[in-house]
Amino acid sequence: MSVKHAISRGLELGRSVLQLGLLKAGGRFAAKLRADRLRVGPPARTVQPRAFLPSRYRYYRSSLTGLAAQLQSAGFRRFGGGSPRNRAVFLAFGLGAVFRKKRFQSPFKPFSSGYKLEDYTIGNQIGKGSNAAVYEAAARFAPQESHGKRSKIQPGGEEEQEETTPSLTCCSLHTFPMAVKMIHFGVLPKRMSAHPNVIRVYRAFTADVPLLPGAQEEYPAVLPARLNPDGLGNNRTLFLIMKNYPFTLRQYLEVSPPGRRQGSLMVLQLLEGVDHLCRQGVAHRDLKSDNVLLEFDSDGCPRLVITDFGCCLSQRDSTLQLPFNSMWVNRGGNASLMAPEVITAVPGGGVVIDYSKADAWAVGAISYEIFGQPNPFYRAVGLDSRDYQEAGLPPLPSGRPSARVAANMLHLSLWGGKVLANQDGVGVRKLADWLLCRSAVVLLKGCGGPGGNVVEAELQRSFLSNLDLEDLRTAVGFLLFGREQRQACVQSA
Ligand SMILES: Nc1ncnc2c1ncn2[C@@H]1O[C@H](COP(=O)(O)OP(=O)(O)OP(=O)(O)O)[C@@H](O)[C@H]1O
Repeated sequence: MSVKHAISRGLELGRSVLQLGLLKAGGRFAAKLRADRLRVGPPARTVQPRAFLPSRYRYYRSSLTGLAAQLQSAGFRRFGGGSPRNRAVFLAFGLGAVFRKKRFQSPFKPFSSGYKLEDYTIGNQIGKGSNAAVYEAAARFAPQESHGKRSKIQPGGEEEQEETTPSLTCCSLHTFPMAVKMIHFGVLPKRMSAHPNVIRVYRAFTADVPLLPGAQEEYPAVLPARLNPDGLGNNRTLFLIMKNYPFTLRQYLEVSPPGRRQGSLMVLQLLEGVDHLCRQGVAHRDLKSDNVLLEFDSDGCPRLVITDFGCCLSQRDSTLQLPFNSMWVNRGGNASLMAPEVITAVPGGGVVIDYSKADAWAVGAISYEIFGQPNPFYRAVGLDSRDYQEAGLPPLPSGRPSARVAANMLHLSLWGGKVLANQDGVGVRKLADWLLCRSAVVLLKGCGGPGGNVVEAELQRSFLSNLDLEDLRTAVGFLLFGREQRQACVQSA
């Protein structure tokens, strides 16, 4: 099988498994959460570090010497050095340490002020939800771009300057590079470490509610009596300052459905974002295409960020188990995209809702939209996560993968065609070979170099920094299982 064929096959497998596998077995998951740990391939006996590089990466060998030496001296010996499993475990650990060093950079230069509403020029309203109104904004102390020009972002990433009336894709991003979200109801979100696929809130502060454009018409009831005698709102409220994005995912998909590879990269970004949230002890609980924002990197690749944490569950111990002892406990946002174990939970003594895979379920549902189909849990299709039948979805492995495992599957599908090409299973030696090659490529390409695809580089860096051998093997198992299922279907047809 050619590499090209393997990659395209892997992509297809990964896409279908992800799209559906996250949803499959949701009903069973409600009753009993269990990870389906599939074992793959017997471990090989020995691995020669120098033999890791296949011929096409020989060119990189000299540049890898430093990394290889680091791996060998620091880890292989300490971990006993002998077994491929130990080497792969170390590789996972070592690469995590290497790739974690580079921090996600803020697109804005740090600024010391910005904690008062007066520090900003506020423009038009760009969105409104049930809890907040969002406006375009610019920092008063920052140099202003030429006024009157609007930036039209083209699908594919090209930017045009034009001076026409606003359209869906027209966001005055140059004049107003920020967005201010005025929250009517809500709490200050917990501090989290930055991630390229999670919205960054640059500033959060309270201020007196101002009379912004459209306030009297659009949200009169939540204005304070000072601004509307009939209003019931508080005099002060919370403001969040973020980057201004040109689209929500829903808006973008309406005008420009992505191709297969771009769609896979988009789902992968959502999974990486969700995996990061899980590690931080946060469940979003209201993931939907309106709560994902989108822009393009310099290469035209869409970058997705998860936003709107108004319904999130945030925990210190990262277990994401919520005691559900009363019907007054809030389960989260939009009921139609609630995972089965959340929506079917019945309150009672000792009952807990496990949110550790709830967002991954929502990503599974959103991925239908990304790949050009209606979301099966919205009214048009009408499945209900309380009682949908597995028979309504194509056959897939039982057990929902976590966001990490599902993200690994997509990484393998997008960049690991060779690993998956072998019909006899995937051993640890092969995985170790592949990981070292990936790390070489990512290290040598760097992140964000001129002309490089920043989104892809970030995704690969994120993958390498979150390596866990067991999760990776589980991902391989799911992909191989999917392949077997497909082959069985083809043969029986
Ligand atoms: N940083 C941003 N850049 C551009 N547009 C944004 C940004 N943040 C929010 N929006 C727009 O504002 C809309 C409402 O924002 P958001 O979803 O955060 O409000 P909400 O009241 O919390 O929503 P919900 O009704 O889902 O609770 C979004 O759907 C989007 O169109």
